[in-house]
Amino acid sequence: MFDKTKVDYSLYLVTDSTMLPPGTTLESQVYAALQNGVTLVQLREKDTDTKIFIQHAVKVQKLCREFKVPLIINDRVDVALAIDADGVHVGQGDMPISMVRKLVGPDKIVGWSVGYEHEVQELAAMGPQGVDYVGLGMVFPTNTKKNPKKSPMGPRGVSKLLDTLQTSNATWCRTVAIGGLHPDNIPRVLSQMCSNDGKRSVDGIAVVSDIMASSEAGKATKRLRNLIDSKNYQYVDFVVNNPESHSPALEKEYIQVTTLNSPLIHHITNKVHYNFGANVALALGSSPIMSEIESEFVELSQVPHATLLLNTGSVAPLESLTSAMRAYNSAGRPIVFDPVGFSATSVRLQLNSHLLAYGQFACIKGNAGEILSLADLNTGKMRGVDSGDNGSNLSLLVEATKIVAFRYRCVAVCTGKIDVVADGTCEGKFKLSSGSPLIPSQIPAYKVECGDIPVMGRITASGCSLGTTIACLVGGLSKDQSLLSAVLTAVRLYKSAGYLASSRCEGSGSFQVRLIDALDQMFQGEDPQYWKATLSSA
Ligand SMILES: Nc1ncnc2c1ncn2[C@@H]1O[C@H](COP(=O)(O)OP(=O)(O)OP(=O)(O)O)[C@@H](O)[C@H]1O
Ligand SMILES: Cc1ncsc1CCO
Ligand SMILES: [Mg+2]
Repeated sequence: MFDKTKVDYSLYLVTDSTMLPPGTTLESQVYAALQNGVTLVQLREKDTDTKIFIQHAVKVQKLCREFKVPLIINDRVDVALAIDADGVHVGQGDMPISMVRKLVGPDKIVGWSVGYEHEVQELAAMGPQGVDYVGLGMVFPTNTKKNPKKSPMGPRGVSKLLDTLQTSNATWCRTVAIGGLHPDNIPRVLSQMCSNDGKRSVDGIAVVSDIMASSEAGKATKRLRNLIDSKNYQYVDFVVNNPESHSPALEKEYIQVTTLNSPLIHHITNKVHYNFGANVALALGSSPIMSEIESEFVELSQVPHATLLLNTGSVAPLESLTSAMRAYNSAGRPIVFDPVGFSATSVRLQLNSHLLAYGQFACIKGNAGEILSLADLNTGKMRGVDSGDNGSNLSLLVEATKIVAFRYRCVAVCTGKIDVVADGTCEGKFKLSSGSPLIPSQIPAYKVECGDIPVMGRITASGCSLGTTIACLVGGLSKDQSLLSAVLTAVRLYKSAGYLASSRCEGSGSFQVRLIDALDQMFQGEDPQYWKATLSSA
């Protein structure tokens, strides 16, 4: 008798024989998957006659027993009972959990598909005698479900459900994420799906097509297995974030590296920022290219040191933004995201949320209003694209910046009189089930300041150009260098240049020109130890 509390959910295969490639059978695919590290199998064969279904179930069960992997039957409680399977999985429209449990008894695994918080609360109320595990989803759109009743929730939606499980103390209930999960998105979604307290992540992922539709199901499984086992769910190479090692000497080195590598800074940005951003990139030894030509995105992303600045200020079509994001994510090249006016209107909220669900960013930069909204801490509705009242208390902004950094596993920057930087990458460390080694409040955060420079907030696109500055420093990085230090260097450089420019300008018009002069001058020669802005722990 197997112990259902010890089941390994890490790689869960759900079958679908409608997608088998030529020359394979349901059984041959399951066998290849079992040989290469699948830990749980669910027989899900919709529209199959009972007799055929049972024939498959018996064969698959034999294979699973050989590998000591539990077999779960989808929907058909009768079939599960008839063949003495290890468990059943039901959806919201299937037999109620209490009846399923009554039929299968206490020792079998009962799984439930869950998509909404109230469903999680319902299972929490049933207690450990109800549901053993949940399938959370769907994460992304898939072709597997003909008429999906739910819309994709993205990693953020899964995180909310994990959070509800955590806050309702459903500790016994295990979780797998399901829907559109493939090798190119698994590492990042695994690291992003986490409860708010950082302590609960999914126990595994469920896949259908990546194995069932593969002409090399064994290899496909092995690939998934390796991704899950790597325990380092980071997508960019440079993540060695050692805050202690940050110093003016390192800033100097990073400037040299940027000069040497002259990164291509691909801007997809608002029209107000176009010229300003291009000139800032040039002042910082980088090559700007402003492009919304979708067909060249992949090529651009493959240029050495290419970096994408994705600014949603005045907006290119969503498809275009998404394909740029996909290109840079696939190439493993960094994206700096500036969600301008994040939730100022419902259109912006939808667009920015979509990008956050489908991409992974090295850095997310926003003003106080944007960062507070991203962290769900904004009380008042945002006004336009500017930062609004930034006099709000620093501790709230630090908290919000940490939440954004943690939630999206990036370095987050909140701008204003004092800039706040938080590193939520946790060096790529993340564990299935137990989440991150750090809880959000413990992640490192810093502040960069240089007194009050009101004119910085009085020219348009000054925040956008900080985005450009960050992209230049991040783009210059080589493997094994620190993302956090690159961002800190950029923020301190920009603030110091603002200070210098404000002492030289005659008003906000000449300030912009003076700011580019100052960036140019400081980047070319001035030793960072003389930069005026201070960096300290927040
Ligand atoms: N009062 C201030 N004192 C010092 N620096 C400031 C002040 N206000 C803004 N800044 C700096 O100006 C830049 C823009 O910050 P802000 O918060 O205004 O961004 P933003 O609203 O996104 O700008 P935009 O949308 O116009 O590009 C940042 O580098 C920030 O550090
Ligand atoms: C003014 C303005 N409108 C959309 S984007 C932008 C630049 C500052 O974000
Ligand atoms: Mg802005």
